[in-house]
Amino acid sequence: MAGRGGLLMLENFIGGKFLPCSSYLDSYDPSTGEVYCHVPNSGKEEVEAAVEAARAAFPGWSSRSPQERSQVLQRLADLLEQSLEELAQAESKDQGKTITLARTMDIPRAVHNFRFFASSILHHTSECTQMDHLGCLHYTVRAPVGIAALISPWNLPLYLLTWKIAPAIAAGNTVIAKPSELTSVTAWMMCRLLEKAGVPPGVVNIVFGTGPRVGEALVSHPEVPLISFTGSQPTAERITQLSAPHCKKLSLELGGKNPAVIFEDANLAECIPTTVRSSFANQGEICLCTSRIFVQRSIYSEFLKRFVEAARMWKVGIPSDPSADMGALISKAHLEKVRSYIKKARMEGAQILCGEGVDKLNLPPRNQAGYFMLPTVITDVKDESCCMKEEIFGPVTCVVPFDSEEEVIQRANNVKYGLAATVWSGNVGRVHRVAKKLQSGLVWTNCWLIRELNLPFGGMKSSGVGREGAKDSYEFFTEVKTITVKH
Ligand SMILES: NC(=O)c1ccc[n+]([C@@H]2O[C@H](COP(=O)([O-])OP(=O)(O)OC[C@H]3O[C@@H](n4cnc5c(N)ncnc54)[C@H](O)[C@@H]3O)[C@@H](O)[C@H]2O)c1
Ligand SMILES: N/C(=C\C=C\C=O)C(=O)O
Repeated sequence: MAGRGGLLMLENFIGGKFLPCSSYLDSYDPSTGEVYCHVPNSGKEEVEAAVEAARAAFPGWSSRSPQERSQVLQRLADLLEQSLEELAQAESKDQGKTITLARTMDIPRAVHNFRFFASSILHHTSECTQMDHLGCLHYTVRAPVGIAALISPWNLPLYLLTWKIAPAIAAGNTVIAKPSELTSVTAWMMCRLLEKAGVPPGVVNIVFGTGPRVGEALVSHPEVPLISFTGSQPTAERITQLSAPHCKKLSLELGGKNPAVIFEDANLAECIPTTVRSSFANQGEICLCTSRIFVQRSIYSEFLKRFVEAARMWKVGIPSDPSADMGALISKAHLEKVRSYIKKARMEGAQILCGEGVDKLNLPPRNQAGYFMLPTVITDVKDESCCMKEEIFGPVTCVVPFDSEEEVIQRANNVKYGLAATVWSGNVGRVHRVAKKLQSGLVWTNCWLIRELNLPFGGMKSSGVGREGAKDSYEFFTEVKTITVKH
C-alpha cells in the first residue's frame, strides 16, 4: 500500500483485517541507505487487540482436525509459491540479500515450511503403556497450548517466521507474530494470502514494530503462554526475565560462533568453495555461518592461499544483480559494528588478508551509501581475541592453524556458543569421533547447511534452549497430558 511520499506503508494484521497504526517507523533499503517503507510502531494497544482476536479464534481453530488444518497450510504454501518471484524481489530489497538467494533459498524454504508441517502434523502418534498387574492402561494426549508469540530476526525474514507460524498453527494454536522491524515487508505480503488460503480471522495476527515496545508487550502478556524466539542472546535474556513470572514455555534459537575443522585429508576442492559459502552466504548474516576456521598445519599455507583467492572471487553487488554472490548488510549500525571488529583485529596485530580495508568495493554511484562490505579473511589472530570469541554476524571469518585432533576439539569448544560446526576429513572414523565431541547442536561433515527438517534444529550452551523440527516443534507447540485408565 502506498503511503506518505509514495513510500510503501505497512499495516498490522489483526483478526483478519489490515489496521493502521498511530505511529510509524522508517525502514531503509540497505543497498542505498534510503528510506523506502514505513512500518507500524505498534505497542501495548495493538498487542491487546491481537490477543483478543487470537483468543476468539482459538476454540474454532483448535477443534478442527489435523487434516482440515493441513489442507489450509497446503493452500497457503501453494499461494506463496505462486507469488515466489514477487516475494523474492521484496525480500531482497528489504533485507539486502541477493535476489538469487531469495529466489533459491528464502522463499522456496518458506513455501516448504508450510508443506512440511502440513504433512508432518498428520503423522504424530501418542504413547501408551500397560500395568497389567494393576489393571491399568496409561496413554498420553496432546493439545494445542493457546496463543503463541512468535518473534523472528531480520536475516532470513520469511524463512524463519514461517518456520514458526507453520508448526504453531498446524498444531492448533493461534499466533501473534512479530517480525523484525528492519524486515517486515514479506510478512505483511503473506497476510494478503491468508484469507484466500482459508486461514480464519484471528488465527494468524501480525504486529509490527520494535522489540522494546511491541515485543516486550507481547512476551509479558499474561494470556500468551508460549514464546518461540529466534534472535540474539541478549534479547533472549530479556525475554526470559519478562516471561519468568508467568512460567511461560520458551523456545530460544540464538547466535553462534561456528567452527570449521579442516583436517589434512580433507577434499579441498569441495571444502574450499563450501567454506567460502558457509562464511559469506547472506553476507555472513546466518546464525549457522562459519566464523572460525581451524586448519591442520600441514595444509595451512595451501588452504589459506586458495581460500583467500576464492573469497576474492566472491562478487559483492547490488542485491538485484543475479550474478552477485553477496549483497548489502542489514543496516548502517550493523555495518559499523562489523567493521569495528576488523579495526580491533588490526590493533591486536592480526593480518587482514582480503576484504575490508585491503581491497576496493566497486559499486554504482546510486549505491555508494549502501551498507556493503567485502568478504574479509583474518589470520594471525589469537583464540582469546574478540574476533574469535564473539558473534560478528557479518562477512568476516578467521583462519588459524592446529596440530592435533584433541587440541582442535578443545579450541573449537572454547566459546560460549554451541550452534553449528563443520568437520572436513576423508577419515570416516575421525569424522564421527570429532562430530560427537564438538559442543554443537548441529554438525555438518564434508558439507554445510543441508537441512533435514524432521530432525532437531537448535543450539547448546548460549546458542539456545530447545529444538525445532517435526517432532520437537510439535512437542513445543502442544501440551502433553498422561491419562490412566483402570479397567
Ligand atoms: N539460532 C537460530 O536459529 C538463529 C537464526 C537467525 C538469527 N539468529 C540470531 O539472531 C541475531 C540477529 O538477529 P537480530 O539482530 O534481529 O536479533 P535481536 O535479538 O536484536 O532481534 C530479534 C527479534 O527480537 C525482537 N526484540 C528485540 N528486543 C526485544 C525485546 N526486548 N523483547 C521482545 N522482542 C525483542 C526484535 O525486534 C526482533 O524481532 C544473531 O545473534 C543471530 O545469530 C539465530
Ligand atoms: N532455523 C533455521 C535456520 C536458521 C538460520 C539462522 O540464521 C532452519 O534452517 O530451519
